[in-house]
Amino acid sequence: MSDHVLSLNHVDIYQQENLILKDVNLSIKKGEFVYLIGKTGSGKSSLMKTLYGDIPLKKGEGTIVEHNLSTLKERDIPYLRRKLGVVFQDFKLLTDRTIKDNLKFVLKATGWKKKAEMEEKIDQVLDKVGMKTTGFKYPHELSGGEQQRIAIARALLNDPELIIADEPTGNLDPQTSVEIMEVLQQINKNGNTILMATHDYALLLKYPSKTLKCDGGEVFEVVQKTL
Ligand SMILES: Nc1ncnc2c1ncn2[C@@H]1O[C@H](COP(=O)(O)OP(=O)(O)OP(=O)(O)O)[C@@H](O)[C@H]1O
Repeated sequence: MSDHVLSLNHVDIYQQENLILKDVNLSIKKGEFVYLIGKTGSGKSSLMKTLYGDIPLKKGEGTIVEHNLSTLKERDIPYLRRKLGVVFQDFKLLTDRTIKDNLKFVLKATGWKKKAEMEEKIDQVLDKVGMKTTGFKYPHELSGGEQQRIAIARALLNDPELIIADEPTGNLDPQTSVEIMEVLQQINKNGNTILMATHDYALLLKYPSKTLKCDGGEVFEVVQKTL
């Protein structure tokens, strides 16, 4: 079996009819932590949306967690998403229910049935993000950083083969961003593969790792000193 969780070969990324990124070639191996950088509008979100099936792949070859993106059907998307953990800038928690119920909602939607197993899994992911005692709270009772920790816990529920984080620190102050980064680093050390879009250069310098850049309609790898 391949040790790659993602590979794109000669892929073009579109928004509607507009070509956003041309001839994208990249791969991510199991266990890697990869940054995706680039200025606003350079195509980071478009690339990520293509990876989780929100934008269809029209040209080129793409494989992600054993799914072929070129032949991906609407009905395959829930199965693809189950193997991915997606984290957004704006957390996207359900505001009308507690943290535990947010997590339970995802488990039920992805086929979990046994109450005790769900409880155990929820405790486990909350523990991983340092939020074990907050399960009974509502999202609005938590700070932005705490809400993002919960969103990361939610992404971990189905033991994803790849975590896709689109600007996870974009709404957070610098100190809280570092705390969220520490959580992501810890998760990566425990074996999770992570692709993270950011334009926070301070984080890149503090936590150097493989970096891909979107610029001028292309994606290429950069080394730290030429960022
Ligand atoms: N739904 C859409 N329909 C058409 N064009 C879009 C859509 N969303 C984004 N675009 C365009 O696609 C290009 C890339 O946007 P994208 O959101 O991928 O960039 P980004 O690098 O993620 O930016 P940011 O850092 O601001 O999130 C931009 O020119 C944008 O205007």
